[in-house]
Amino acid sequence: MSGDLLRLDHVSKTFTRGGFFTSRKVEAVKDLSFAIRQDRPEIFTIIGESGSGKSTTARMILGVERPTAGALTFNGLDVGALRTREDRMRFMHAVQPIFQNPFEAFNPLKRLDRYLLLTARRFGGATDEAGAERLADEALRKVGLSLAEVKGRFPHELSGGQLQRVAIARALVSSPKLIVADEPVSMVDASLRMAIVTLFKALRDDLGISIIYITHDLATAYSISDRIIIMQKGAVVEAGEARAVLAAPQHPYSRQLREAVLTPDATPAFSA
Ligand SMILES: Nc1ncnc2c1ncn2[C@@H]1O[C@H](COP(=O)(O)OP(=O)(O)OP(=O)(O)O)[C@@H](O)[C@H]1O
Repeated sequence: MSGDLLRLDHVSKTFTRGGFFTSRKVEAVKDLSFAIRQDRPEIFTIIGESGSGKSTTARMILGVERPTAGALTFNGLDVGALRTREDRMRFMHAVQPIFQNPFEAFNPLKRLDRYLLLTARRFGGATDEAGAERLADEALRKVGLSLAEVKGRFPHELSGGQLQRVAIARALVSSPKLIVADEPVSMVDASLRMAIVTLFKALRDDLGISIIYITHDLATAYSISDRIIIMQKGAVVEAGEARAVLAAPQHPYSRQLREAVLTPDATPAFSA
């Protein structure tokens, strides 16, 4: 349907593992369908245990893996078959990844401002150094930093939370429509997690960016998600408005997940 920013129609991904005689099929994602509308930016959360297919879904949305069945489109274009250089460039501008470990997202020997300035030139449309600096500074200010604070600094000089914010700023330089964030707070100190999660909300509300948020963390999911799907063994076992799903889970697996985040005094970590 036109009007969808991202659309997955019965998407499946099967991997074949092992040798010629011992090969075994792994159904990483089975028959997954959902859509995010262009005119309704949202935080769409995918929760599931390890191996449930979350990262495979993220990689298919980013165009790194191709579905073995079904259709995956971004703005109506088949993500697995972007034909022209122009389509590929447009896609790379519009869809940005944020990874789990910000220290792996940057070369430890490279100064952070170089990344932002390069991205501003390559993807942000800056034509000279002054323009690149302006764009980089604007992006850093959106995440609560500035170019002056980052200039000349190496990744290890920042905390995990600060570095993740720099990674988000780098993604923002190309004015994306969709951010795919795979466990973006799991390596971040618990005290800084909420700041990153709150930042995602601001990106949605102030910049109209939709976010696919992949997490194990029900507490952050509860506080930011608009919609949520819960995956188990490649399949969706529960889907809907986040508050409804998390407040009153129907599937035994989602109930189990909720039990797992009950605080020691048996009060849910979230309440309806
Ligand atoms: N390139 C691959 N080749 C073979 N099997 C794969 C490949 N990528 C993923 N798988 C398998 O697909 C299944 C889903 O993996 P995936 O990484 O998507 O799960 P996940 O929910 O993201 O897990 P985690 O939370 O541990 O990252 C797993 O059984 C995994 O071993």
